[in-house]
Amino acid sequence: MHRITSASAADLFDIAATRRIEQAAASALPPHTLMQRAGLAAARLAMALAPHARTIWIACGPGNNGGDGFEAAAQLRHRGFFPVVTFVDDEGRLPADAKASLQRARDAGVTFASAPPSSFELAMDALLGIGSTRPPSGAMAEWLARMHASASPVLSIDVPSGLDADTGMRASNPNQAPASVRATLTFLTLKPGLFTAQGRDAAGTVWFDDLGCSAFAQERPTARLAGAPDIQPRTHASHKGSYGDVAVIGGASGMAGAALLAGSAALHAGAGRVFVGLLDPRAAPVDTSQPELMLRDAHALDLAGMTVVCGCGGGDAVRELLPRVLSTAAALVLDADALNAIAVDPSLQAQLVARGQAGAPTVLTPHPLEAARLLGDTTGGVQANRLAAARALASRFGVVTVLKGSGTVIADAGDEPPVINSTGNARLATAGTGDVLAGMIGAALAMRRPAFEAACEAVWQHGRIADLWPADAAPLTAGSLARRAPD
Ligand SMILES: NC(=O)C1=CN([C@@H]2O[C@H](COP(=O)(O)OP(=O)(O)OC[C@H]3O[C@@H](n4cnc5c(N)ncnc54)[C@H](OP(=O)(O)O)[C@@H]3O)[C@@H](O)[C@H]2O)[C@@H](O)CC1
Ligand SMILES: Nc1ncnc2c1ncn2[C@@H]1O[C@H](COP(=O)(O)OP(=O)(O)O)[C@@H](O)[C@H]1O
Ligand SMILES: [K+]
Repeated sequence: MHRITSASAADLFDIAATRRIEQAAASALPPHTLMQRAGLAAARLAMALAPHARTIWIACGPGNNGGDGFEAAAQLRHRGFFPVVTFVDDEGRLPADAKASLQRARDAGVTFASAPPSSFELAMDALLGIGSTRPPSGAMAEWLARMHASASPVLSIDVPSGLDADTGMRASNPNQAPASVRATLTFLTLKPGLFTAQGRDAAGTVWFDDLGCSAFAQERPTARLAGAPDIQPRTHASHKGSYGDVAVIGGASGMAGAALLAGSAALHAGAGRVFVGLLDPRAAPVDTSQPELMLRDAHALDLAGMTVVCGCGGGDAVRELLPRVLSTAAALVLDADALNAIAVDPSLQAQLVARGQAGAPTVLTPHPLEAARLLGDTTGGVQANRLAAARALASRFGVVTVLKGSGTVIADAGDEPPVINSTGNARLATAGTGDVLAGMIGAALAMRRPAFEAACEAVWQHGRIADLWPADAAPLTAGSLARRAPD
């Protein structure tokens, strides 16, 4: 068993693949082995999370997830703890494995109750796992509300009940703020839904136990956690030309800040030279707080050989430059208003596809609404399956797509499984942080990193800065994020 951190690189498997792995493992092992291993692991983690617990409430559901809970209860009782089990259903419907574990819990002297204990030091959610088919209701919903409203830690078994393990969509209480420490111990495989959409809030800290079955995980991963990128050392005999030129195009009237933020981010991410081509004709000729940035009129910038970051604060004005940007930029990041312009213009879409076909490195960085416009979908439709939406955009245009939000998804047009980013937090929910990300990806492209790696590395670093933000520092702003340090 080990804890998954933002540094962890790991394969993720959807429910269908997990079921196949479970079947292969179960058929090679003596009956009941997997559930006994799962229950023992759950009991061990429960003891580590609440070593002095007097009462551990274990809520068990009607399937094998409930079976894991019964097994954990038996193991805890054998170790001198006092688990109280509530069970939602009639015993007759339990699958055979779960029934055997229920008997083991009874034989161990576990207390069964019809209602949750009035106080508990740890709650274990063993109601629903990967077999969840509909929103929890009745006693199940009441018990989930009860455990999540309590100040005691909640340990979810395999998957937080009601969370779709494939998509990270939660059936109910999607915006419920956690009242307590949350952890999830997941078995056999890591599931993508634990790491994106509502999954990160629902799961809390993720722990993984392969139940000794990693040899059976012979499946193509659905997605991956990329882990910490390697630091690329700089050779002594290098110069600014070695690290490439970035040209940011954006900053229409009243929105110069967005382009300046992207430029600042590219600079602080290590680009050799950064030009900012502003679309506002009345823009100042220099930003005295960032004199390293070379400000130009966007229309006058020579883009040949440049890595272009286009769209930050671009307004409608960016549209007329897009044909030239799409045909000339050596490498390209398309953000914000550039994406909005492309979404409504089939000729720009054709140019984008042509770039992809020509193998010109191109990265789209939509937030869910921008992705929805490009896909002709709704934001809800995009969020309902973020992996699928990112893959669809990548393959439609033949580009790398970065679908932003909690658990940013990075997808390539090829066969590579998408990456779910594991850094970042809601400190980033402030205006301009997306412009900063676009600039950071631009810098990585300018340094000749392949587009998919450039996007994964920059997204990871962007979130990492937010994760390391000192709790006692001023709130993160996009400007300080770009500079990588609090003011
Ligand atoms: N087999 C093993 O040895 C191992 C198994 N493992 C464990 O098994 C878990 C998967 O078990 P599972 O397939 O039985 O699914 P599970 O999530 O328990 O639920 C299915 C039941 O819930 C019901 N149900 C669904 N939604 C509902 C709702 N809203 N409200 C009420 N009921 C609802 C559904 O009923 P139905 O939809 O058919 O009416 C069905 O009865 C997995 O996540 C892991 O924890 C691992 O430890 C490895 C070893
Ligand atoms: N709650 C959150 N958790 C993790 N990352 C977040 C969260 N909210 C925002 N972000 C990140 O912050 C950035 C916001 O980008 P975007 O929505 O384009 O903002 P803006 O247009 O203001 O720059 C994205 O990288 C996104 O992934
Ligand atoms: K569960």
